[in-house]
Amino acid sequence: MAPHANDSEGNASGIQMNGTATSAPADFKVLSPNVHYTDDTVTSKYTYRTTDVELLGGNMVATPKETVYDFKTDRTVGKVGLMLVGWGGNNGSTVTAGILANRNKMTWETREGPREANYYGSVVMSSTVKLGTNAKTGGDVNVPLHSLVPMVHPNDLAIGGWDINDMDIASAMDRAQVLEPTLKMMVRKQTSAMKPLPSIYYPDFIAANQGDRANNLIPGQQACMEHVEHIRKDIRDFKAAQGLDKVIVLWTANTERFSDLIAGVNDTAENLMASIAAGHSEVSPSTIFAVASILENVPFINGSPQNTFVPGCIQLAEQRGAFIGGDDFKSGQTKMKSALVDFLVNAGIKLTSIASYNHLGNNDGKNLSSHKQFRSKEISKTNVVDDMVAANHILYKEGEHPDHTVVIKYMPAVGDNKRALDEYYGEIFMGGHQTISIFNVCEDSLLASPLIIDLAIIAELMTRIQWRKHGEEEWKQFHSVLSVLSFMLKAPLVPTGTPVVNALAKQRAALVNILRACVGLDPENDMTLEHKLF
Ligand SMILES: NC(=O)c1ccc[n+]([C@@H]2O[C@H](COP(=O)([O-])OP(=O)(O)OC[C@H]3O[C@@H](n4cnc5c(N)ncnc54)[C@H](O)[C@@H]3O)[C@@H](O)[C@H]2O)c1
Ligand SMILES: O=P([O-])([O-])O[C@@H]1[C@@H](O)[C@H](O)[C@@H](O)[C@H](O)[C@@H]1O
Repeated sequence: MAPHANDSEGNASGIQMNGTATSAPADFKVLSPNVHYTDDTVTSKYTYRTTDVELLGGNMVATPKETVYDFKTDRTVGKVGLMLVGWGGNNGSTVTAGILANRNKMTWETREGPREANYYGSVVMSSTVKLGTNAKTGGDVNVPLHSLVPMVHPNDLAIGGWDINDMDIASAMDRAQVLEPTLKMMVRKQTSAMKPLPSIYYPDFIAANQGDRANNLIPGQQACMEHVEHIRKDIRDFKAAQGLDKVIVLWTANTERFSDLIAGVNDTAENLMASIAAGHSEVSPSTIFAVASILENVPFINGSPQNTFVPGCIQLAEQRGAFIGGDDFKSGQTKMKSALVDFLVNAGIKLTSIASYNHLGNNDGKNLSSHKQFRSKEISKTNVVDDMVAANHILYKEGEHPDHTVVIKYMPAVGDNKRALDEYYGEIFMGGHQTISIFNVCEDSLLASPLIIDLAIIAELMTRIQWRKHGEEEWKQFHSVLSVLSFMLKAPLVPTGTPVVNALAKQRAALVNILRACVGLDPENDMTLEHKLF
């Protein structure tokens, strides 16, 4: 990201100024013997501090542990492309218009007056982190999250993708009914020239009510190697045509039903590839896209809840050292849930039931009106509280958890403006109860689009970060399964055998602290002892 110009007061723009903070350049350098900058890389020596706990002689013993890592981040971002599967959908067309409007610094008229393009809702582009404390005033110095390490700017992303429907992106925006006509008009010249590539369509995986959209197809209605090779070529051709250094592929197409996990079919990489070659009916379009991306060594992110990453697909990514991430954008109702449950349970309030209802009228809602597709979403929306509940054995006995119901209804009249009604009910002190009722209107695509941007930016960044244990020679990349993306996802995919973290604050802290480690900075511990010990 290019350094920001200073604002009129000579402060560096992009820095959160508060009463005691001091202006600082939006791009900073760390002065430390553990951090080394060259034109091409920033390398840090980082001491990772954890605590080992074990039972010794019937006593629980906590032993502080230190592991020293080296991190190396390539500072050259290069030209990056984002290929969306489902480009013609509400999210795909909306995020495209949003990037064009930001790139061209557009302002448009609305009933409430003029509006400027922004990236609100993007944790990368619109949130800040505490860099440190002003050495003179003691005030916090906060910087944009995206300034921690070099990241691709969304304005610079080349956008493309596929859709089973042939509508150009301008017409798709009209169909989506998400954006103001004035804004759509301003980007119409560019968006009307954007046409999704034909895609693969296996009817059994999405709702039958989606059949009337399927007019932009690659021939064949079940898995085959030809489909994999066709998509691989699409990726290569897009990369060449746009002069890209890197491509990210992201699924924002319809929610599919879950794939059955079948030994001998999708349990290993070898069996999955054989099943594709044999045209097995249990291989989904999203898995085909994932396999094609893995074989092209481009990161593949799943923004929907289906189990795209069957075990064989994960194994293939690990074997090839390709990045995958998912599942299911965490945009509104569930993001709220993952914060509220974290707060309630960690405040010692025993949440005993969560009723999570919403209705929406967009095509996503139409697809989810089919039970098998709804089931995929029900799973991702329900599992999001498991880690927070399991962590508190004072409130919950082994295996005990709150009642939790998820309801989604399709109501065409409300379009993309989902109505979410939630009730959180819990036990408080001495037999009391607390009931929290929330009515939350989520403009779904305007909440999901910034997440698509965040997922693409962080996935691209992870291709430029390497690590090694201090003293070792060989540099390695992070594990193929990018659990660092969890803040943006309802059902975070994690490396096999590692814990799933859904608590929103922990997810953000993990992302921020990994970025801080890349420039040799310790996690922000919020102790502020400098304000307590004097
Ligand atoms: N807030 C949100 O909008 C939100 C949050 C979490 C997850 N999601 C998920 O994101 C996805 C997209 O949401 P949306 O509102 O844009 O839906 P949408 O129905 O408007 O768009 C989906 C698009 O995918 C296309 N499509 C379907 N199968 C395809 C295939 N095999 N290849 C290529 N294109 C295909 C459809 O033609 C459609 O244009 C859905 O799965 C939804 O569940 C959305
Ligand atoms: O708001 P949230 O829970 O993050 O997620 C949304 C659901 O509430 C909604 O029913 C569904 O249609 C969207 O695809 C999205 O999954």
